[in-house]
Amino acid sequence: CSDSSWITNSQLCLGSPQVWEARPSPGKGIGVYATRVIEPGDTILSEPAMIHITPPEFRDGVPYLLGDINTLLQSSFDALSPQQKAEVMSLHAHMSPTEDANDTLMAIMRSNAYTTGNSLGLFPKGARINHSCRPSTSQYWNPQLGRRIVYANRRIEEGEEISATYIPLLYSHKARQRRLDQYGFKCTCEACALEHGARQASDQRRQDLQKAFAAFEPQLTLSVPQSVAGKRKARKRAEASVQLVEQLEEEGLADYYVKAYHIAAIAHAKIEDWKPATLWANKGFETSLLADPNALSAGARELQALTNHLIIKWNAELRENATR
Ligand SMILES: C[S@@+](CC[C@H](N)C(=O)[O-])C[C@H]1O[C@@H](n2cnc3c(N)ncnc32)[C@H](O)[C@@H]1O
Repeated sequence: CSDSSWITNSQLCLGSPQVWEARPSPGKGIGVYATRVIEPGDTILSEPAMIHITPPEFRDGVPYLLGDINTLLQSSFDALSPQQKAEVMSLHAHMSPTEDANDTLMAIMRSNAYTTGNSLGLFPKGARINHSCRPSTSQYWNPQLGRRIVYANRRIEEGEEISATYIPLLYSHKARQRRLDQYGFKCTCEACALEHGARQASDQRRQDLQKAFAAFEPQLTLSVPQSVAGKRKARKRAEASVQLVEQLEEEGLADYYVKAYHIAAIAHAKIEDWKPATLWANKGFETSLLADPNALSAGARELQALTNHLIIKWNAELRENATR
């Protein structure tokens, strides 16, 4: 990273040594800490998988052969250099009481791997990041670069522990904890450590958010309702979409922002309120660029096209108002 070609090769750099460091995190083993202020959108880690396996396709009604995964895993591991093997074996392994030392590699994979499309990847540097139910980073797999990118989804202060999520977050504290049991720890993050009343409110918000996403999903078309009742309903939905965004931001669930901004854009387009519709779509597009800077994904391109479409509508409205 200190090489003069770093700027042109920055996509290939394993994160500047100044941005993060791994060191003990009280009660959590090793953790990853910011060595300087990290701004939203800054890349923290860009890392190739050390082990990358594609498990056999899961088919309904056909027994899943764990032995097949074990074989794939073992042959990937065998192909590593002695130094890489040592790095993998130094990772944390949460073992269930029935497992023995022969199962360590599988336990390391289970405790540290992330999905990359249909595959599973082990990224030893990023694997040191501990979990939070209000994480400061988001991550994505870049298939073109063959790297997993971890980036800040909010400002991270110098010396602050960097966090990621291991599980989907639109669940109550109890349900999240059940999922985290496979990692062998009780979460004490700021969302889980809230006092009783505040935690109940947070649980309610997360469950409401999940329901709201499910309710909005079939409404994501640009058709404008024609009936009086339909228009009234659409106005209520536009108000609800703003609440959805506010609740998400209050919970700090950055992984869901793009989806919520998209919903708010469509909900305002349905009531032909073009200015907020355009601004929400653009916010969604800009946020999607954090995970996809070149707008290569279908989702980012859809938001870009939606923003352009809404700008035309908003402009037409401004021209019409000016000539009145
Ligand atoms: C992917 S590893 C993270 C790095 C790990 N701390 C280490 O020392 O290598 C996952 C393991 O870290 C620990 N861990 C992660 N997040 C935690 C948290 N919020 N509280 C307590 N332990 C945590 C658990 O032991 C978990 O099985």
